[in-house]
Amino acid sequence: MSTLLRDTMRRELRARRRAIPAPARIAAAERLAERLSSLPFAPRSGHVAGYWAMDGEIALHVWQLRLPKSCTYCLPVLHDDGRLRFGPWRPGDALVSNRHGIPEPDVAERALLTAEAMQFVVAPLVGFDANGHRLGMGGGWYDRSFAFRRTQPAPPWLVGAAFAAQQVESVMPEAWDMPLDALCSEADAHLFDPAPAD
Ligand SMILES: Nc1nc2c(c(=O)[nH]1)N(C=O)[C@@H](CNc1ccc(C(=O)N[C@@H](CCC(=O)O)C(=O)O)cc1)CN2
Ligand SMILES: Nc1ncnc2c1ncn2[C@@H]1O[C@H](COP(=O)(O)OP(=O)(O)OP(=O)(O)O)[C@@H](O)[C@H]1O
Repeated sequence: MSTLLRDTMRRELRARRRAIPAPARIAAAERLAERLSSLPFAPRSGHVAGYWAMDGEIALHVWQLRLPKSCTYCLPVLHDDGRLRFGPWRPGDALVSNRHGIPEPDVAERALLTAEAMQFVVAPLVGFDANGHRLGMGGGWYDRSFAFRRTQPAPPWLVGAAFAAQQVESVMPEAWDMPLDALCSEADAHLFDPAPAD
């Protein structure tokens, strides 16, 4: 029903995200890293998912470089079954472009991890609201991959990352939207209650 409105909101928010000037972006990546590392459930070990920032998304490189040594940083990989996999990636490791031109780790299928195997996931987003709802790129990738978190407690902890400018009054949430445990921007960290189990 609200598909048209959500698409209009996506266009407007993506333009807003891209318009943020470089010096503000650099400072924001630093602030974001501090907020992510200060979360009560910040990872101390295990597999941790980030993303390869594109289209003006807030960058995760500062956070990635400061992760505890016992964490394995991973990037999302599109899989034929419609759910994300996660591939370990360190600076210098080989990458390949996916169908949207986003770099993914160039690793064998058997090296990929499922959503369930992650300890902590930072999800990219186009927009968010004060109730912890997330508007993504529209592919439903994160929603499908982490649907199990509606009936299952963390881990994985699900944390949205965004510029504060990406906050809207309401993203007009849909029943399938992934529940966020927290939202970090350069300005704030918001913690949300777990989604009620059905
Ligand atoms: N950095 C990053 N990685 C990510 C996501 C994301 O939002 N950000 N995703 C979150 O789910 C997944 C990819 N999902 C995507 C869904 C739609 C489009 C898209 O519509 N892109 C173009 C069209 C160009 C094309 O598809 O070739 C666009 O900009 O309009 C891109 C990525 C996994 N990796
Ligand atoms: N748990 C699910 N099971 C089946 N289909 C789903 C599920 N979650 C989302 N979808 C499908 O994905 C489509 C896109 O959803 P939506 O517009 O909310 O994506 P998004 O959250 O913006 O994207 P992304 O998660 O990739 O960033 C929906 O139209 C819906 O049909």
